[in-house]
Amino acid sequence: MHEHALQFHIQCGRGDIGRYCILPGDPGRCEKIAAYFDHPVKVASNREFTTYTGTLLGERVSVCSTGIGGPSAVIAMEELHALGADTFVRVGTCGGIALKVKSDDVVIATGAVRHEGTSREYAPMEFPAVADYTVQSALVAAARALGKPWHAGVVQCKDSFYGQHDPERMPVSYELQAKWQAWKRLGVLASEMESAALFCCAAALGARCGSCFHVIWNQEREAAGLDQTESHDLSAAIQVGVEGLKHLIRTDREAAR
Ligand SMILES: O=P(O)(O)O[C@H]1O[C@H](CO)[C@@H](O)[C@H]1O
Ligand SMILES: O=c1cc[nH]c(=O)[nH]1
Repeated sequence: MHEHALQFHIQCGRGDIGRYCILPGDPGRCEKIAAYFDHPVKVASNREFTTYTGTLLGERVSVCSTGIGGPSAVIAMEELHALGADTFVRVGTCGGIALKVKSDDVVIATGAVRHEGTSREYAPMEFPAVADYTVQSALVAAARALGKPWHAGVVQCKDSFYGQHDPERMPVSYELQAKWQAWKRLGVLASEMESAALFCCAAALGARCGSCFHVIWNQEREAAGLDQTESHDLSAAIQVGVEGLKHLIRTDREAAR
């Protein structure tokens, strides 16, 4: 790799990034998340990567958007890690799969189905994409404290949003639909796109990563004729992510004493 003063994609340099990072997909979510930080400053914006840094409990923290899909998500993680970040919380959106998962609920990933390509360039398929235990525990503690409905379990990751929502149109519909049935029978909670790649990348880097999501809708509830609305207010998932980070900062401090 060439030595650049700034990381090639995120356009941030040494000293710009905290040890703890929140990773939303949507760049438009960064300002909303940074509003929970003390003294937030916009560091850079390049391609899909928008970065703010501030503090939580006096600790430097950053938020950096990753765009859609595994390839750009792991670029963000790699470059943030190169600048000293070692703890990551993805705050994303998802679509429910399990019938108990309703729009507006919060989902916390314990692991992710690797139905995507990026994680294969980090780990053989026998390796599970799992959330770091300390990060998922912190997110569960934050969700409990918030008092809104939440679920913890496996999420499914894929590379094609429309392969999820319009599988019959795809020439490989036989595979997409058969595997979707398997995810349902295996109790997979929800579908999104980045956690499998992030969890495998984090494992390869020796970093910690977990994910929490706002549930926009649930196509399975709709198919089953159950009540089904669409929700775009991500504030609960954002609060779970931010409070989860605070929880981690506190427990890391206690462990360092
Ligand atoms: O809202 P974000 O964090 O982007 O997450 C979800 O939304 C996008 C698809 O609409 C994918 O990135 C998916 O993982
Ligand atoms: O249904 C959904 C909603 C958000 N993100 C996805 O990947 N799928």
